[in-house]
Amino acid sequence: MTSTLDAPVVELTVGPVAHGGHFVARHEGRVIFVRHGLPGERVRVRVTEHDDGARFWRGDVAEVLEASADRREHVWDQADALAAARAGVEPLGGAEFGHIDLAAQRQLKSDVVCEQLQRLGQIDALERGFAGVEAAPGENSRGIEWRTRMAFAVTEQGKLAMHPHRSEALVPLTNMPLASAEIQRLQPWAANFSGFERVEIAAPAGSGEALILLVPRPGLRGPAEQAAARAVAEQFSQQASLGLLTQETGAAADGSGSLQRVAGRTWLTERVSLPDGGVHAYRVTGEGFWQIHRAAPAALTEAVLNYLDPQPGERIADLYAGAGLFTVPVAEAVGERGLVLSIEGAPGTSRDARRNVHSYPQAIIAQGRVEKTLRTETTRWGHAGSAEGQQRRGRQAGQTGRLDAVVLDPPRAGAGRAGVDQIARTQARRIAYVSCDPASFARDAADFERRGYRLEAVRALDLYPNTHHVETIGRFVRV
Ligand SMILES: C[S@@+](CC[C@H](N)C(=O)[O-])C[C@H]1O[C@@H](n2cnc3c(N)ncnc32)[C@H](O)[C@@H]1O
Repeated sequence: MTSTLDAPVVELTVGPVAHGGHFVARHEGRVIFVRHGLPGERVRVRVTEHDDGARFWRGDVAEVLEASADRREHVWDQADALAAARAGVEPLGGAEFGHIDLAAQRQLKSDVVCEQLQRLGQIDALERGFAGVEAAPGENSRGIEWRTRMAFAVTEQGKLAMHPHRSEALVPLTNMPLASAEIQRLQPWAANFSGFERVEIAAPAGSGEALILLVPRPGLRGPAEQAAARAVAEQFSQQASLGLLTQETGAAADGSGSLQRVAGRTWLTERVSLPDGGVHAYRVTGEGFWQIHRAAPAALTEAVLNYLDPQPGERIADLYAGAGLFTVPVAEAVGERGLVLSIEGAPGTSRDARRNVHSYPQAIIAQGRVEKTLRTETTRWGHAGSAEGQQRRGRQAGQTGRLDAVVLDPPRAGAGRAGVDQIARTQARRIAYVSCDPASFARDAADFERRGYRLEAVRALDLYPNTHHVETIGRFVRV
């Protein structure tokens, strides 16, 4: 791969949007995946990857010769490819649609949802009632200040940094407009994080709480580590809790590392308004999973309950359940005569789920991979009930392993063939599928249709404004 600032520059017309935040263009018979453009624009492109034998090249728009009417001033100067080209630097990744009018961003994302469903699932989204990507409730007019969670790299000098797209280079941050007002108020880019290689910051929407997690550089141990953490804590006194996350591999939400308190608490309280008007408080440990967009927890809960339609007495599984965001309202809907089986893989996040649903005897929390745990848990009911279920609700014993409905919200890779197979085996009549990747959603949708389900309705929410990402929600019914 070649990636240099003195890359060759070619002039071309930008073509249609492709999945992944690129636009397809052609130059002298070769496909170039172009970022930071818009369909129909005449542009000069800095070709950042141009190996002779490659099937396609990649490039960033460096100059616009004929602009689209959908182009606007970029929301974040450090991610603005045009400003970066003028300054002779690379734009930061993470806001690759920041130069596009918000309504036009949503139209592009709608095109991607339709194209992926058609190409990977042979499904016509419009025929299934898809009405285009919807704005998140309460959307800011520029699509900024929505991220309640941020992860940063740190420079040798201790400054928060991020990477340009497909680059290991570290660029110190001067601001980050997608971060929520609560995170921006902390001004973390002005602080010094010497001694640490990664910093994660979470701040619940509308609350005074914030939690900063510090991941030490290799070799920083014992008193030196404690002193470095205290030096950071002093810069945020009273403004944020602080924890030290020591982790060899994996993502923070795996719960595979150890979280040590430095100042304040090691968890946050996230409050979500439920459709019935109530508010539920969820405890989320520093390294545990929680939705990123400030409006996502309430908006997704509403969408899931609408598609899932849980009824009193029903047996429902919440798969890839995180800290129990959907488990709680589903448990309320099925009531004590019903049952919710909540499966989450990451031990730390599953512990959060256990705490968050402890007052609902109808909820069973199982920690493990969905592909295996769904089968073992439901098979046990066919015999004597799960250990936990038996203990908490002896009457479940002797029931078969069938479910009435399933909600699943897998990571970007989707449920995959193994996950779809296990879910289909439960013979659930209704499935609500929440997905953060239209490609894996389309592939899994095709698998569900092969296993006797039909995608009856599909929506998409713009929970990642100014990026190419989009959240898709599908309702499948057994036919
Ligand atoms: C997109 S999150 C959804 C969490 C939750 N539904 C929510 O909205 O807060 C996906 C979750 O799936 C978990 N996960 C990933 N792969 C898994 C697997 N194979 N089995 C069980 N859980 C898994 C992750 O740890 C993460 O908590």
